[in-house]
Amino acid sequence: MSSPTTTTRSNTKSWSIYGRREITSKYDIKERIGSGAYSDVYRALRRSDGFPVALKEIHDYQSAFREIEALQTLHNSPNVVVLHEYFWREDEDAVLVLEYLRTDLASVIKEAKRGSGMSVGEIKRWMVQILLGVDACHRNSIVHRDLKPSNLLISDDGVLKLADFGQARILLEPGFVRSVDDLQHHEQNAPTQDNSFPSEQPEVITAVDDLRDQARVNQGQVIVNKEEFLRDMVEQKAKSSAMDDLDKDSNIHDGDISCLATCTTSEMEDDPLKGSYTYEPDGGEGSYGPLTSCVGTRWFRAPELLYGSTNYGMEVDLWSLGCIFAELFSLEPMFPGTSDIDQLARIFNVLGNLTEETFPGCSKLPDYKMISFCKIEKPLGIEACLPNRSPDEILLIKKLLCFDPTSRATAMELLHDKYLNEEPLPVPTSELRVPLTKCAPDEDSPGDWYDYRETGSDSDFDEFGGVNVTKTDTGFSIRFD
Ligand SMILES: Nc1ncnc2c1ncn2[C@@H]1O[C@H](COP(=O)(O)OP(=O)(O)OP(=O)(O)O)[C@@H](O)[C@H]1O
Repeated sequence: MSSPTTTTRSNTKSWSIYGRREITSKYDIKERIGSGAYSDVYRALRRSDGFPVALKEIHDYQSAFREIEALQTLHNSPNVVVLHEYFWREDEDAVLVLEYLRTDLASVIKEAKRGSGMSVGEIKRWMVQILLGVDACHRNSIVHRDLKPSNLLISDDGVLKLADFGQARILLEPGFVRSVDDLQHHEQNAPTQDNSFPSEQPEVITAVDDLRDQARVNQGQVIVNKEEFLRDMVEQKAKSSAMDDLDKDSNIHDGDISCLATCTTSEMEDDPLKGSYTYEPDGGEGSYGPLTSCVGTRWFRAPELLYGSTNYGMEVDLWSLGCIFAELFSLEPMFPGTSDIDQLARIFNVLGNLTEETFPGCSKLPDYKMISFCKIEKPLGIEACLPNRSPDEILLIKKLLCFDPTSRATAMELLHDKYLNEEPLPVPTSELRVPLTKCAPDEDSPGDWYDYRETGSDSDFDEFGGVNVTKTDTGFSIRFD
């Protein structure tokens, strides 16, 4: 999702890649194929042999740092996009040379919805590939934090790969991840490393050290020294905090305040469910842990994040998986929230209220006391969102979409799940139907109000019978009766 602020930033920067001789001498840059909150992505051909690549120019220091760190760590994982090399010089954006993947799961879902449908065998093969990618991340203590169909890229021969690790973090211990402050602290004792691009999968800590100690390198040349690197990092952090006020959805800075706490007054005023909750702006605890809750795209964001948790773990990815898998079954987004509060309301409408019984400890979440929802007497249940799906399929989603993060099934557990290992079995990858193009990014931007409106007429939410959508000056209003 690009905000006006970030679009301007992207447009200003997007020409810079053409002026970088170290890149243009090696790659013939073709058209721009995408742009995200922090990046512009170009298709390019390697001059030596015409090999296609994607050049991802990342305009945000921290995102670049995180993406390289994660992709280096996951270097040998078949279901993670390959980072071939990267260029990063002082005063320039990082440019990552990635394997080129023509389409993504959002496009597959869109195509299926247009009429071709998706067989159970196909759904299972997509699931298995996603689970293998997520399992690789979690085994390496990496939490992706932005899993969604458009970040699951697909090759022409049907291989699905996790991409966009700009929000990824390496967990140090359950519930905690390395923050910029940690990096600064560790920096003092870390040994200097060789500067070449790693050819083998590094240890998790080595990968972090690679980035921190080498500062940015390419072709064996140290480009930024440690002091400059740390100074930049501190400046970046300061800039980032200021930007949080402008665009809470697209700026991710660990240690900052939670999502609900950053909702503007006007957002609260405009919230369609204003009548069904009460909001206490000064509520909640004053101290936030080392992680930001403002990660991921809203539709796929776990309830603990929506309530401002700052010491969450890999389970946030498992909630996102539940939303993605449900979308594979229904071809509709599971919880297409229009604001963080609307997001929570949609979840509660299906699963019931969040209470100490369903998630022990939830009342201690930073924003729990800031907002109270009306009691949902009769939650719709996941079954109502996935009509015509089998009990085993419903059960699979229930294993992921549970309030208590510790109850969510892990990627490895799901890979062994009965559902994925019984008839009809996953089809071979070669039999998957892969669209030849990617749907335009703006068509697939979770959170955009028109997305919900467009899918509204045949949405599963119609089945609920109790959703009233009214267009307003600022967007639309939803009320659950
Ligand atoms: N390896 C690749 N091959 C082909 N297209 C790619 C590749 N990597 C990214 N893209 C496309 O470029 C666009 C932006 O990429 P990406 O999502 O990684 O950037 P971002 O700035 O982190 O985005 P977001 O704002 O969605 O988080 C997307 O449309 C994506 O499909």
